[in-house]
Amino acid sequence: MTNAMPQQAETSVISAKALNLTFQTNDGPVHALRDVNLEVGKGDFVSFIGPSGCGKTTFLRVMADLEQPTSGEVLVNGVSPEAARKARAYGYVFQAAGLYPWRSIGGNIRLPLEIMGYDKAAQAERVREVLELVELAGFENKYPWQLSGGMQQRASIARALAFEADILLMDEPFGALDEIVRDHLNEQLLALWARTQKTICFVTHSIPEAVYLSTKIVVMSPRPGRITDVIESPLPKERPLDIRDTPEFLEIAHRVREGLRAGHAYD
Ligand SMILES: Nc1ncnc2c1ncn2[C@@H]1O[C@H](COP(=O)(O)OP(=O)(O)OP(=O)(O)O)[C@@H](O)[C@H]1O
Repeated sequence: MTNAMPQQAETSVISAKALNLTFQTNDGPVHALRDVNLEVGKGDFVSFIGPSGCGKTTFLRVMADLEQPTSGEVLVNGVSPEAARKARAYGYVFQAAGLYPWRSIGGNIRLPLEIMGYDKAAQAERVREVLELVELAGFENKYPWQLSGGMQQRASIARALAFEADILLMDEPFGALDEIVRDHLNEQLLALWARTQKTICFVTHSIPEAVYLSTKIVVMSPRPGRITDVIESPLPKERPLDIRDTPEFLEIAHRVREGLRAGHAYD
C-alpha cells in the first residue's frame, strides 16, 4: 500500500525577503541590515554570528516587532511580526537575564502568565514545568541575587518558555558567562531544544558556540549589515561536548571563521 498523504513541505517559521533597515542618526544613515534574505524551518536551531554592529540584534528585534524594517518583509509563522507578537508566537531572552530583583524566581516566571490571564493553578503548574526544563526545580522562592549568573540566565530562559511559544529568540544569552558555565548551558540548551522541538534563533559572537548548537549558521558582516554565508550543519543532532574536537566540527568552524574574515573591515 502506498502512502496517499502528500509529503509535508518544510514550513518556514521565519521568512525574510529583501529586508533593509536603515537608522537615521545625527551622523547620517546607518545601514543596519542590507538585502537580508533568509528562511528558517520549523525546529531549526539558527545561530547568527558576526562582528559587533553587523545587525544581529537588529534582525532579531525585527522578528520580535521591536524594530520596523525600512523595506522588505519578514514573516513569523506566516504572519507579520506584529501579528506574531500578539499571538505570543515567540519568547525573547535578552543579553542580561533581566529578572526583576524584587520578585522571586517563580514570581518573575509568572509575570507574563499573569499578564496573559492564566488562572492561578495553571500559573503554578507552568512555573513548575519550566523550572524543571531548565533544571532549576526547587528555586522558585529564591530571589535573583541568590542565584549565580548562569542560573539567572536559565531562569530568564524559563520565563521565555513559560507561555509555550514555538519560537525562542535569544540575543547572546550566555555572552557574559565564563566558559565552563557556558559549555554547560550550551549542553542544557541543546537538550531542551531536543525535548521541546522549538525553533531557536540565537545570536552569538562565539564560533564554537554557533557550531556546537546550530543546524544552520548565518554569518553576517557589518557596514552595511548583510548575510555573507549560510551554513547547513552536517553534524548529528546528538552532540556531546567533545564533538568539538572532531574534524567535521573543525571544518565548519573554519568555514565560519573564513566567512567572518572575508566580511571584516579591521577598523
Ligand atoms: N536605535 C538605533 N539607532 C541608531 N543606530 C542603531 C540603533 N540600533 C542599532 N543601531 C546601529 O545599527 C548597527 C547594527 O546594530 P546591532 O545592535 O544590530 O548589531 P549587532 O551585530 O547586534 O552588534 P553587537 O554584537 O555589538 O550586539 C550598528 O551600527 C548600531 O550602532
